[in-house]
Amino acid sequence: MASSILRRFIPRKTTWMYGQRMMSSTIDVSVDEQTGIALMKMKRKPVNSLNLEFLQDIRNTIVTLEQNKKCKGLILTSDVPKIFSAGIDILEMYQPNEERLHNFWRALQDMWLQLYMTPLATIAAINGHSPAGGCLISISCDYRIMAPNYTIGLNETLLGIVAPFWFKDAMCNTVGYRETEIALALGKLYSTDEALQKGLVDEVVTSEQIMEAAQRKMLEYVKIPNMARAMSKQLMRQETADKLCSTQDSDVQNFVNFCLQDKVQQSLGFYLEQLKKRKSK
Ligand SMILES: CCCCC/C=C\C/C=C\C=C\CC(=O)SCCNC(=O)CCNC(=O)[C@H](O)C(C)(C)COP(=O)(O)OP(=O)(O)OC[C@H]1O[C@@H](n2cnc3c(N)ncnc32)[C@H](O)[C@@H]1OP(=O)(O)O
Repeated sequence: MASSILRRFIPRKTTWMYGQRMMSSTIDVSVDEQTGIALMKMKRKPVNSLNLEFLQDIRNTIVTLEQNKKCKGLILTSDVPKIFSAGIDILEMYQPNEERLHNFWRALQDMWLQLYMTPLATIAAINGHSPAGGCLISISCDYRIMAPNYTIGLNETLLGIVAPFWFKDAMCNTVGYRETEIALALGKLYSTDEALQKGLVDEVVTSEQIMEAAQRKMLEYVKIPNMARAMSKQLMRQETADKLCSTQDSDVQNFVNFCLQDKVQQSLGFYLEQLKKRKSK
């Protein structure tokens, strides 16, 4: 059902399939053909940050699962302890090669469109911190379950950058306009409990229980007649996706122009330094 626009770009073939298992260097996927549920574990160490190749791998995996007639649902989680995803790999934006920067943003757009509009039912099992791009992946799923004592949110302003309009739209669709307005301005990272209270996540369970809870909820989703479930998702999301589909080229150009500004480069350099300093404390 994902529109033909979403299929314009053929993803890189870096994911290998062995029976019901698919593997790449950054993703581990298994499909239970009895239940129709796939489990995708992100494993790009140290923090599952999203670089060009990782984004292509994620999208490629979703496309492959969509083509598997037995697969109806996808649970997304992390294989890296305590971190779901640290969001965009800041090194893609800092002192970038301009051509790669274009390709990188395009890959992020394409991954998002694929995930946001996939006819598969999707559940994020958020078993670690989930800032910025990690939060985007989470809110693009149909349902979110989070483990305690982590953080999630669109913290872009803390890096001196701005969340793109489609991050903002996905957030607005999840927690509403006013909460998004506050969250974006302050670069707010919500604790698990706050996220539950604001509706940014749907359920909180312990890290030990999270996979079982995700499986249980997914069984509810895949029991619903597939086409009706997928079409109701399309009904809710198509308008938001179309907004980006119709402006993908200009969005890439805006991002590249924004990123290449001296002020933005300085902010990113400063933020990276802080990350390293924090580590040495
Ligand atoms: C008007 C037009 C507008 C157009 C739009 C313009 C711009 C929009 C642009 C971009 C949108 C961006 C969205 C994003 O996703 S930005 C990324 C935001 N991410 C973060 O802020 C997370 C930062 N990381 C952390 O907070 C912690 O690392 C974390 C809590 C995830 C984990 O902590 P932990 O203590 O376990 O690990 P660390 O020691 O901090 O990290 C290990 C290692 O990894 C490096 N690192 C961490 N995060 C990133 C990252 N996102 N990218 C690259 N590298 C990262 C960290 O520096 C350490 O490296 P090293 O010291 O071991 O070398």
